[in-house]
Amino acid sequence: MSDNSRMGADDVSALVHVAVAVILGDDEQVLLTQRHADSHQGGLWEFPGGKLESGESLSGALLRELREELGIEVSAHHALLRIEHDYGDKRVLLDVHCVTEFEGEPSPCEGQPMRWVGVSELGDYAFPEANGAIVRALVSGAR
Ligand SMILES: Nc1nc2c([nH]c(=O)n2[C@@H]2O[C@H](COP(=O)(O)OP(=O)(O)OP(=O)(O)O)[C@@H](O)[C@H]2O)c(=O)[nH]1
Ligand SMILES: [Mg+2]
Repeated sequence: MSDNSRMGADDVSALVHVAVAVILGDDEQVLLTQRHADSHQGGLWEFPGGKLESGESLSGALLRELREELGIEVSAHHALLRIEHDYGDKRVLLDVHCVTEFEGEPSPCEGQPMRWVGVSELGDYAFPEANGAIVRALVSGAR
């Protein structure tokens, strides 16, 4: 029980690799979804995305997550920034990509609240702590 030298799937120090998408819409808007109340960082707003599955590429995870969560097919994306953050109960590596082209109309496939928000209005939303760097980058013009 107290053997800390063993690494397991529930090791709290393991880094969780996450594909995060800043989906760029018309008029400087980006797509936000709200995390389910009983998930990690529940109730906060986020950029759509999720964890890489074992053996999956970043790009593969990004396309799969947006297909599952929003029902869209991403056809163009590029790297924006990478953030490592320790929440205490979980360490995450967010690989943030801008999505510039996609097919289909995003809809909240998992029943999550979803909205297009102007970059200048991002300050009105409560995000997980790690997202501060994403919001700052977007507000200062990074795309
Ligand atoms: N998708 C997403 N996850 C984020 C953001 N910021 C942030 O800290 N995270 C963290 O990244 C982790 C993984 O995200 P996730 O819960 O969306 O993963 P997932 O879609 O695979 O969900 P699942 O575990 O229900 O299958 C969570 O611990 C979440 O708190 C963000 O902007 N978007
Ligand atoms: Mg997700």
